[in-house]
Amino acid sequence: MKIEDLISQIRQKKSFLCVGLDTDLDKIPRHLLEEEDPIFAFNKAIIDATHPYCVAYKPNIAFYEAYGLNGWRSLERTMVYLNEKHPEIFTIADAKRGDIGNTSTRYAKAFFETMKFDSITIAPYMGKDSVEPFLEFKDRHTILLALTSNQGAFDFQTKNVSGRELYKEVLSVSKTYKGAERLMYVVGATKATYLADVRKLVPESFLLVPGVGAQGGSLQEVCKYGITKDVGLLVNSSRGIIYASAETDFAESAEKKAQQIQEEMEIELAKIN
Ligand SMILES: O=C(O)c1cc(=O)[nH]c(=O)n1[C@@H]1O[C@H](COP(=O)(O)O)[C@@H](O)[C@H]1O
Repeated sequence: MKIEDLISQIRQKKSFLCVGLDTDLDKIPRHLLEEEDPIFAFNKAIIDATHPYCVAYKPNIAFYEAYGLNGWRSLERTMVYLNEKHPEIFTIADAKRGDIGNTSTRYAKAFFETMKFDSITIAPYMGKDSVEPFLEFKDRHTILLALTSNQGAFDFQTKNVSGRELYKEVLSVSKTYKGAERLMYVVGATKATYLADVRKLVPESFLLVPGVGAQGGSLQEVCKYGITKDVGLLVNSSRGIIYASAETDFAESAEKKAQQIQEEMEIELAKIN
């Protein structure tokens, strides 16, 4: 998908919400376990209920890999459903990959060509030749981990490297990579105040911001420091939306939660227009 199409969808829906499909058989409503493919049945119901209020879906690959072949099949069915029913919606493979170039090329093929995702999350630790294979794919986007939402982010990401914090080094060095115009970055919502510094280095790049909802990040703080004239944000919530209820009304509850976040986003969007 082209960035212009993502921006126009954000403007139409007045939302920059990404719904995280972190689908866990221990958490989905019990009655769905009788379905032939409970993970897909759950995802389909969540997508049907929430799609008017979000512009992106982010299946976290761990939740599918955990169930082996069956999990991969559910993920594939989810992607086919999304791409057929809602081709305008941006898809993110939250896979956090990255390896030597020869191997990264295969990861890129797996997620961009075989699974037909619009984007993938990548760990930057192995550097340029581990990232550039992903950047070769036209209209696909590579989302580099910059400053993550978890406590462990302070172990390395905020440590000084050549006089500045490592996450700043990731932001500025990655801008020199071939195909850098296809880069986006992860910055956790729990670190919203850092967004002011992030924006000095990547004033226009799209940021994937997970950590509102279950991890306690604030949408308003994220917007205060991170929003751009073209929005430049995809704010993700997974558990806060998809597990809003564990009963038969789970899809309705997810819809209400997504709508509530969309309404908060609409207020933030009004401030930049
Ligand atoms: O790359 C991510 O999406 C990600 C980066 C990060 O810094 N923090 C983070 O929580 N995530 C992912 O975002 C989702 C957050 O889920 P909830 O906390 O349930 O909203 C999970 O799939 C995480 O793996």
